[in-house]
Amino acid sequence: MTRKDSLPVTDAHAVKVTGVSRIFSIKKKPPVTALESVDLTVAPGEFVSLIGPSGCGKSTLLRLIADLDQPTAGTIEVFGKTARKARIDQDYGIAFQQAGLLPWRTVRANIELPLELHKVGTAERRSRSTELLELVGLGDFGDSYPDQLSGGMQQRVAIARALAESPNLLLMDEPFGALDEMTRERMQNELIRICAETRAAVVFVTHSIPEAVFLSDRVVVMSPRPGRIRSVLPIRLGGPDDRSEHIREDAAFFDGVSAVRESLHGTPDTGNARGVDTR
Ligand SMILES: Nc1ncnc2c1ncn2[C@@H]1O[C@H](COP(=O)(O)OP(=O)(O)OP(=O)(O)O)[C@@H](O)[C@H]1O
Repeated sequence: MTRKDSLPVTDAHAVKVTGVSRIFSIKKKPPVTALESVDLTVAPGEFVSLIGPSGCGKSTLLRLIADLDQPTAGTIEVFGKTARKARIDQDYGIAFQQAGLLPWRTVRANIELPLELHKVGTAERRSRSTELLELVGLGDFGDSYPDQLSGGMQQRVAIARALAESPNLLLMDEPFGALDEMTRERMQNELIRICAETRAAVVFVTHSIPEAVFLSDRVVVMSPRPGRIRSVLPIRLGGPDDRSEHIREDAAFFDGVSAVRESLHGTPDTGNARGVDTR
């Protein structure tokens, strides 16, 4: 049985964030309000990017959804469950900027790790990892070790591992931030294809406006600290079949980039908000 089969039949949002604030209390220092009154919903199968200046609370929001931290106020639901229950039920996969692979395990063994931890039998693990290796284009690298792979290949292993339990939701924090531009664009194309195949919803943190526009159904623009949602911009580049390489040259793509840039900076084509890559 896959994770998808085990989800309750419901039209619940993939993610529902309601009135969420997060205040960090640090000894002998004024408290830091990282997030204030954030409301956000992500539909099943939807790709939503979070973008905003450095320190505006993007990673904090993702960590709260993943139940790696708890809100000071407000509630978070994942597929209609509490964030805690969704974490226990492994309803999502996580991929962060550092691929975080175990160097002493082969690529295949890294991908199988979450299945191993959940006591999935050897034969089923093997067949699932074979399927995932193919999905991320690493069919010939199952027996390699992470340090024998390029950065982009390692990131693909991390994505395969995040997909191991067929999650309906992927939480990704700048997963391509450490990659060169060409590899990054290739990975973006791959991710579009993988999402189309798996129909997973994605919450994706990025500093890159073009990356957010290329990948997303909606781009959430956040304001500087205390992080609030400044605007939610629908991107109309069509479905996965339409989002091929040529779309990067398309007027609709440039319109999306301009709209996000204007929302971030307040005016068209002005300076560069700290920490946001407008290339
Ligand atoms: N564990 C923590 N303790 C204290 N302050 C924290 C903690 N985690 C985050 N913060 C603060 O909360 C704010 C938001 O941090 P966060 O990492 O979410 O921002 P971000 O938008 O992801 O930034 P970047 O784009 O630079 O990665 C920052 O001011 C940060 O210093």
